[in-house]
Amino acid sequence: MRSSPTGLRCIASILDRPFSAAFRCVQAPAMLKVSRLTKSFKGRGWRSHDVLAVDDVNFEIARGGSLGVVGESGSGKSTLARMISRLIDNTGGSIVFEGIDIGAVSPSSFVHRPERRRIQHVFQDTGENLTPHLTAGAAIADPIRRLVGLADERQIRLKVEALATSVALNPELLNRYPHQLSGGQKARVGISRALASAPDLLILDEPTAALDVSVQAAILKLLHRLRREFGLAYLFISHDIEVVRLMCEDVIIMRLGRVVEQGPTRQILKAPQSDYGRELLEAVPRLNDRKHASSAMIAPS
Ligand SMILES: Nc1ncnc2c1ncn2[C@@H]1O[C@H](COP(=O)(O)OP(=O)(O)OP(=O)(O)O)[C@@H](O)[C@H]1O
Repeated sequence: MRSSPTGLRCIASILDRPFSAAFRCVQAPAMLKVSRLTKSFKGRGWRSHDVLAVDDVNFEIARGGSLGVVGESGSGKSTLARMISRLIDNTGGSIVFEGIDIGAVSPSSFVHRPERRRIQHVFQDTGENLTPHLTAGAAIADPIRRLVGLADERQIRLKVEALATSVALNPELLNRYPHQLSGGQKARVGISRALASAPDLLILDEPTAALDVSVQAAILKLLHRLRREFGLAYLFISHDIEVVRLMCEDVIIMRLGRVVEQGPTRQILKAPQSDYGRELLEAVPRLNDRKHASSAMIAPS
Protein backbone atom coordinates (compact mmCIF):
# COMPACT_ATOMS: atom_id res chain seq x y z
CA MET A 1 0.00 0.00 0.00
CA ARG A 2 1.25 3.50 -0.73
CA SER A 3 1.46 6.13 1.98
CA SER A 4 -1.41 8.60 2.13
CA PRO A 5 -0.93 12.26 3.07
CA THR A 6 -2.07 11.35 6.57
CA GLY A 7 0.42 8.53 6.50
CA LEU A 8 3.20 10.85 5.44
CA ARG A 9 2.40 13.16 8.35
CA CYS A 10 2.37 10.14 10.61
CA ILE A 11 5.77 8.96 9.32
CA ALA A 12 7.24 12.44 9.72
CA SER A 13 6.00 12.72 13.27
CA ILE A 14 7.36 9.30 14.15
CA LEU A 15 10.71 10.19 12.64
CA ASP A 16 10.95 13.67 14.23
CA ARG A 17 13.28 14.97 11.55
CA PRO A 18 14.71 13.87 8.22
CA PHE A 19 17.12 11.01 8.67
CA SER A 20 19.38 12.64 6.14
CA ALA A 21 20.10 15.60 8.42
CA ALA A 22 22.30 13.41 10.56
CA PHE A 23 24.60 12.66 7.65
CA ARG A 24 24.57 15.88 5.69
CA CYS A 25 27.87 17.37 6.75
CA VAL A 26 29.97 14.26 6.10
CA GLN A 27 31.97 14.57 2.89
CA ALA A 28 33.73 11.41 1.77
CA PRO A 29 35.33 10.33 -1.51
CA ALA A 30 33.08 8.51 -4.00
CA MET A 31 32.60 4.83 -3.32
CA LEU A 32 30.44 4.46 -6.42
CA LYS A 33 30.92 6.58 -9.52
CA VAL A 34 28.48 6.09 -12.38
CA SER A 35 29.42 7.76 -15.65
CA ARG A 36 27.46 8.02 -18.89
CA LEU A 37 25.51 4.91 -17.94
CA THR A 38 23.18 3.73 -20.66
CA LYS A 39 20.86 0.79 -21.21
CA SER A 40 19.06 0.04 -24.43
CA PHE A 41 16.70 -2.94 -24.62
CA LYS A 42 16.45 -4.57 -28.02
CA GLY A 43 13.05 -4.41 -29.60
CA ARG A 44 11.48 -7.75 -30.37
CA GLY A 45 8.89 -8.67 -32.92
CA TRP A 46 7.12 -6.88 -35.70
CA ARG A 47 7.26 -3.06 -35.67
CA SER A 48 9.00 -3.01 -32.30
CA HIS A 49 11.94 -0.73 -31.70
CA ASP A 50 14.71 -0.49 -29.13
CA VAL A 51 13.88 1.09 -25.74
CA LEU A 52 16.46 3.48 -24.36
CA ALA A 53 15.62 2.81 -20.70
CA VAL A 54 18.61 4.64 -19.16
CA ASP A 55 20.31 7.39 -21.10
CA ASP A 56 23.65 8.93 -20.13
CA VAL A 57 23.22 8.91 -16.34
CA ASN A 58 26.01 10.27 -14.10
CA PHE A 59 26.24 10.36 -10.29
CA GLU A 60 28.43 9.52 -7.32
CA ILE A 61 27.69 8.02 -3.92
CA ALA A 62 30.19 8.49 -1.08
CA ARG A 63 30.88 5.76 1.47
CA GLY A 64 27.99 5.99 3.91
CA GLY A 65 26.13 8.40 1.59
CA SER A 66 22.61 8.13 0.25
CA LEU A 67 21.13 8.96 -3.11
CA GLY A 68 17.40 8.89 -3.80
CA VAL A 69 16.11 8.13 -7.28
CA VAL A 70 12.61 9.36 -8.08
CA GLY A 71 10.62 9.58 -11.27
CA GLU A 72 7.41 8.43 -12.85
CA SER A 73 6.73 4.83 -13.78
CA GLY A 74 8.92 3.69 -16.67
CA SER A 75 11.52 6.41 -16.17
CA GLY A 76 14.32 3.85 -15.82
CA LYS A 77 14.82 3.69 -12.03
CA SER A 78 14.78 -0.10 -11.67
CA THR A 79 16.86 -0.60 -14.80
CA LEU A 80 19.48 1.76 -13.35
CA ALA A 81 19.46 -0.17 -10.05
CA ARG A 82 19.69 -3.55 -11.78
CA MET A 83 22.72 -2.48 -13.80
CA ILE A 84 24.55 -1.33 -10.67
CA SER A 85 23.77 -4.63 -8.91
CA ARG A 86 24.96 -6.36 -12.11
CA LEU A 87 21.69 -8.21 -12.52
CA ILE A 88 21.68 -6.89 -16.08
CA ASP A 89 24.42 -5.58 -18.35
CA ASN A 90 24.78 -1.95 -19.36
CA THR A 91 25.07 -1.02 -23.02
CA GLY A 92 27.34 1.96 -22.35
CA GLY A 93 29.15 3.92 -19.67
CA SER A 94 30.95 2.82 -16.52
CA ILE A 95 30.07 1.83 -12.94
CA VAL A 96 33.20 2.29 -10.86
CA PHE A 97 32.89 0.73 -7.40
CA GLU A 98 35.89 1.35 -5.14
CA GLY A 99 38.08 1.99 -8.17
CA ILE A 100 36.96 -1.06 -10.20
CA ASP A 101 34.74 -0.73 -13.25
CA ILE A 102 32.18 -3.39 -12.40
CA GLY A 103 30.23 -2.20 -15.44
CA ALA A 104 32.84 -4.02 -17.52
CA VAL A 105 32.09 -7.29 -15.66
CA SER A 106 29.25 -9.36 -17.12
CA PRO A 107 26.40 -10.30 -14.76
CA SER A 108 27.35 -13.98 -15.01
CA SER A 109 30.97 -13.26 -14.01
CA PHE A 110 29.96 -10.78 -11.31
CA VAL A 111 28.49 -13.54 -9.11
CA HIS A 112 32.05 -14.82 -8.58
CA ARG A 113 33.56 -11.41 -7.84
CA PRO A 114 34.42 -10.14 -4.34
CA GLU A 115 32.36 -6.99 -5.05
CA ARG A 116 29.23 -9.17 -5.28
CA ARG A 117 28.87 -9.46 -1.52
CA ARG A 118 29.57 -5.76 -1.00
CA ILE A 119 26.62 -4.57 -3.12
CA GLN A 120 23.25 -5.97 -2.12
CA HIS A 121 19.91 -5.42 -3.81
CA VAL A 122 16.74 -5.21 -1.74
CA PHE A 123 13.87 -5.79 -4.12
CA GLN A 124 10.50 -4.19 -4.25
CA ASP A 125 8.25 -6.33 -2.02
CA THR A 126 11.37 -7.98 -0.65
CA GLY A 127 9.37 -9.97 1.89
CA GLU A 128 6.96 -11.20 -0.77
CA ASN A 129 9.87 -12.63 -2.74
CA LEU A 130 10.91 -15.07 -0.03
CA THR A 131 10.95 -18.73 -1.06
CA PRO A 132 7.72 -20.25 0.33
CA HIS A 133 9.25 -23.55 1.46
CA LEU A 134 12.17 -21.97 3.37
CA THR A 135 11.76 -20.84 6.96
CA ALA A 136 12.88 -17.32 7.82
CA GLY A 137 16.02 -18.78 9.42
CA ALA A 138 16.86 -20.86 6.33
CA ALA A 139 16.28 -17.84 4.08
CA ILE A 140 18.76 -15.76 6.09
CA ALA A 141 21.24 -18.66 6.28
CA ASP A 142 21.30 -19.00 2.48
CA PRO A 143 23.44 -15.90 1.69
CA ILE A 144 25.63 -16.66 4.71
CA ARG A 145 26.53 -19.99 3.09
CA ARG A 146 26.61 -18.75 -0.51
CA LEU A 147 28.25 -15.34 -0.22
CA VAL A 148 30.14 -15.47 3.06
CA GLY A 149 31.19 -19.10 2.68
CA LEU A 150 30.44 -20.15 6.27
CA ALA A 151 29.91 -23.91 6.57
CA ASP A 152 29.86 -24.53 10.30
CA GLU A 153 26.18 -24.97 11.26
CA ARG A 154 26.63 -23.55 14.74
CA GLN A 155 28.35 -20.43 13.42
CA ILE A 156 25.66 -20.04 10.77
CA ARG A 157 22.92 -20.30 13.40
CA LEU A 158 24.62 -17.70 15.60
CA LYS A 159 24.99 -15.34 12.65
CA VAL A 160 21.35 -15.82 11.62
CA GLU A 161 20.26 -14.97 15.17
CA ALA A 162 22.53 -11.92 15.30
CA LEU A 163 21.13 -10.67 11.99
CA ALA A 164 17.55 -11.22 13.15
CA THR A 165 18.32 -9.25 16.30
CA SER A 166 19.90 -6.42 14.31
CA VAL A 167 16.68 -5.98 12.31
CA ALA A 168 14.51 -6.35 15.42
CA LEU A 169 13.05 -9.67 14.27
CA ASN A 170 12.22 -11.90 17.23
CA PRO A 171 14.47 -15.01 16.87
CA GLU A 172 11.43 -17.13 17.81
CA LEU A 173 10.05 -16.30 14.37
CA LEU A 174 13.02 -17.87 12.58
CA ASN A 175 11.28 -21.25 12.40
CA ARG A 176 8.26 -19.81 10.60
CA TYR A 177 7.54 -19.97 6.88
CA PRO A 178 6.80 -16.76 4.94
CA HIS A 179 3.01 -17.31 4.99
CA GLN A 180 3.20 -17.38 8.81
CA LEU A 181 4.82 -13.91 8.99
CA SER A 182 3.37 -10.41 8.71
CA GLY A 183 4.40 -8.06 5.88
CA GLY A 184 6.74 -6.13 8.18
CA GLN A 185 8.31 -9.33 9.54
CA LYS A 186 8.89 -10.59 5.99
CA ALA A 187 10.48 -7.25 5.05
CA ARG A 188 12.83 -7.66 8.03
CA VAL A 189 13.80 -11.14 6.81
CA GLY A 190 14.51 -9.70 3.34
CA ILE A 191 16.66 -6.94 4.82
CA SER A 192 18.53 -9.48 7.01
CA ARG A 193 19.35 -11.46 3.89
CA ALA A 194 20.79 -8.34 2.27
CA LEU A 195 22.86 -7.57 5.38
CA ALA A 196 24.19 -11.12 5.72
CA SER A 197 27.26 -10.49 3.57
CA ALA A 198 28.18 -7.23 5.37
CA PRO A 199 27.65 -5.04 2.28
CA ASP A 200 28.89 -1.48 1.83
CA LEU A 201 26.12 -0.45 -0.56
CA LEU A 202 22.44 -1.33 -0.42
CA ILE A 203 20.37 -0.83 -3.54
CA LEU A 204 16.85 -0.41 -2.21
CA ASP A 205 14.22 -0.64 -4.94
CA GLU A 206 10.97 0.60 -3.38
CA PRO A 207 11.63 -1.45 -0.23
CA THR A 208 8.49 -0.27 1.58
CA ALA A 209 6.06 0.14 -1.33
CA ALA A 210 3.99 -2.91 -0.37
CA LEU A 211 3.70 -2.07 3.32
CA ASP A 212 1.07 -0.06 5.08
CA VAL A 213 2.01 3.21 6.64
CA SER A 214 2.87 2.28 10.23
CA VAL A 215 4.95 -0.68 9.04
CA GLN A 216 6.55 1.52 6.38
CA ALA A 217 7.62 4.00 9.08
CA ALA A 218 9.09 1.20 11.20
CA ILE A 219 11.07 -0.21 8.27
CA LEU A 220 12.33 3.25 7.25
CA LYS A 221 13.45 3.82 10.83
CA LEU A 222 15.18 0.46 10.79
CA LEU A 223 16.96 1.28 7.51
CA HIS A 224 18.08 4.57 8.95
CA ARG A 225 19.47 2.92 12.06
CA LEU A 226 21.23 0.19 10.05
CA ARG A 227 22.83 2.80 7.86
CA ARG A 228 24.27 4.57 10.88
CA GLU A 229 25.33 1.37 12.68
CA PHE A 230 26.95 -0.34 9.70
CA GLY A 231 28.14 2.73 7.78
CA LEU A 232 26.09 1.63 4.75
CA ALA A 233 25.57 3.67 1.61
CA TYR A 234 22.10 3.62 0.03
CA LEU A 235 20.80 3.98 -3.49
CA PHE A 236 17.14 4.42 -2.62
CA ILE A 237 14.49 4.16 -5.32
CA SER A 238 11.04 5.42 -4.54
CA HIS A 239 7.93 6.83 -6.12
CA ASP A 240 7.42 8.65 -2.87
CA ILE A 241 9.28 11.91 -2.85
CA GLU A 242 8.56 12.41 0.86
CA VAL A 243 10.32 9.15 1.68
CA VAL A 244 13.33 10.32 -0.31
CA ARG A 245 13.19 13.68 1.47
CA LEU A 246 13.42 11.83 4.79
CA MET A 247 16.00 9.23 3.81
CA CYS A 248 18.47 10.72 1.33
CA GLU A 249 20.91 13.63 1.31
CA ASP A 250 21.06 13.68 -2.48
CA VAL A 251 18.51 12.97 -5.14
CA ILE A 252 18.19 12.49 -8.86
CA ILE A 253 14.90 12.92 -10.68
CA MET A 254 14.56 10.78 -13.80
CA ARG A 255 12.29 11.07 -16.78
CA LEU A 256 12.32 8.86 -19.88
CA GLY A 257 15.69 7.42 -18.89
CA ARG A 258 17.42 10.76 -18.38
CA VAL A 259 18.30 12.69 -15.25
CA VAL A 260 16.39 15.97 -15.25
CA GLU A 261 17.38 17.18 -11.76
CA GLN A 262 20.33 16.27 -9.57
CA GLY A 263 21.77 17.57 -6.31
CA PRO A 264 21.21 17.88 -2.56
CA THR A 265 17.66 16.73 -1.78
CA ARG A 266 16.79 19.76 0.30
CA GLN A 267 17.92 22.13 -2.45
CA ILE A 268 16.25 20.25 -5.32
CA LEU A 269 12.97 19.84 -3.50
CA LYS A 270 12.95 23.48 -2.46
CA ALA A 271 13.72 24.92 -5.88
CA PRO A 272 13.51 22.44 -8.75
CA GLN A 273 15.04 23.82 -11.93
CA SER A 274 13.25 21.74 -14.56
CA ASP A 275 9.59 21.89 -15.61
CA TYR A 276 9.25 18.20 -14.83
CA GLY A 277 10.80 18.62 -11.36
CA ARG A 278 8.35 21.42 -10.63
CA GLU A 279 5.40 19.34 -11.90
CA LEU A 280 6.46 16.42 -9.77
CA LEU A 281 6.70 18.51 -6.64
CA GLU A 282 3.47 20.33 -7.26
CA ALA A 283 1.77 16.93 -7.29
CA VAL A 284 3.05 16.11 -3.80
CA PRO A 285 1.45 17.65 -0.71
CA ARG A 286 3.59 19.36 1.91
CA LEU A 287 3.39 17.29 5.05
CA ASN A 288 1.23 19.86 6.79
CA ASP A 289 -0.56 21.22 3.76
CA ARG A 290 -4.10 19.85 3.65
CA LYS A 291 -4.87 21.75 0.47
CA HIS A 292 -3.02 19.25 -1.70
CA ALA A 293 -3.97 16.21 0.33
CA SER A 294 -5.69 14.37 -2.52
CA SER A 295 -2.66 14.18 -4.81
CA ALA A 296 -0.16 12.57 -2.53
CA MET A 297 1.91 10.40 -4.74
CA ILE A 298 4.06 10.41 -7.79
CA ALA A 299 2.32 8.39 -10.53
CA PRO A 300 2.16 4.76 -9.40
CA SER A 301 3.42 1.81 -11.44
N1 LIG B 1 13.61 -6.43 -20.05
C1 LIG B 1 13.11 -5.38 -20.71
N2 LIG B 1 12.93 -5.42 -22.05
C2 LIG B 1 12.46 -4.35 -22.72
N3 LIG B 1 12.13 -3.17 -22.15
C3 LIG B 1 12.29 -3.07 -20.82
C4 LIG B 1 12.79 -4.16 -20.02
N4 LIG B 1 12.84 -3.75 -18.73
C5 LIG B 1 12.40 -2.48 -18.71
N5 LIG B 1 12.07 -2.08 -19.96
C6 LIG B 1 11.57 -0.75 -20.34
O1 LIG B 1 12.52 0.21 -19.86
C7 LIG B 1 11.85 1.37 -19.41
C8 LIG B 1 12.25 1.65 -17.96
O2 LIG B 1 11.73 0.62 -17.14
P1 LIG B 1 12.02 0.57 -15.58
O3 LIG B 1 11.40 -0.67 -15.04
O4 LIG B 1 13.46 0.75 -15.34
O5 LIG B 1 11.24 1.87 -15.05
P2 LIG B 1 10.90 2.31 -13.58
O6 LIG B 1 11.16 3.76 -13.50
O7 LIG B 1 11.63 1.45 -12.60
O8 LIG B 1 9.35 2.02 -13.50
P3 LIG B 1 8.43 1.59 -12.25
O9 LIG B 1 8.50 2.74 -11.32
O10 LIG B 1 7.10 1.40 -12.87
O11 LIG B 1 9.02 0.33 -11.65
C9 LIG B 1 10.37 1.13 -19.59
O12 LIG B 1 9.97 1.70 -20.81
C10 LIG B 1 10.26 -0.39 -19.67
O13 LIG B 1 9.18 -0.79 -20.45
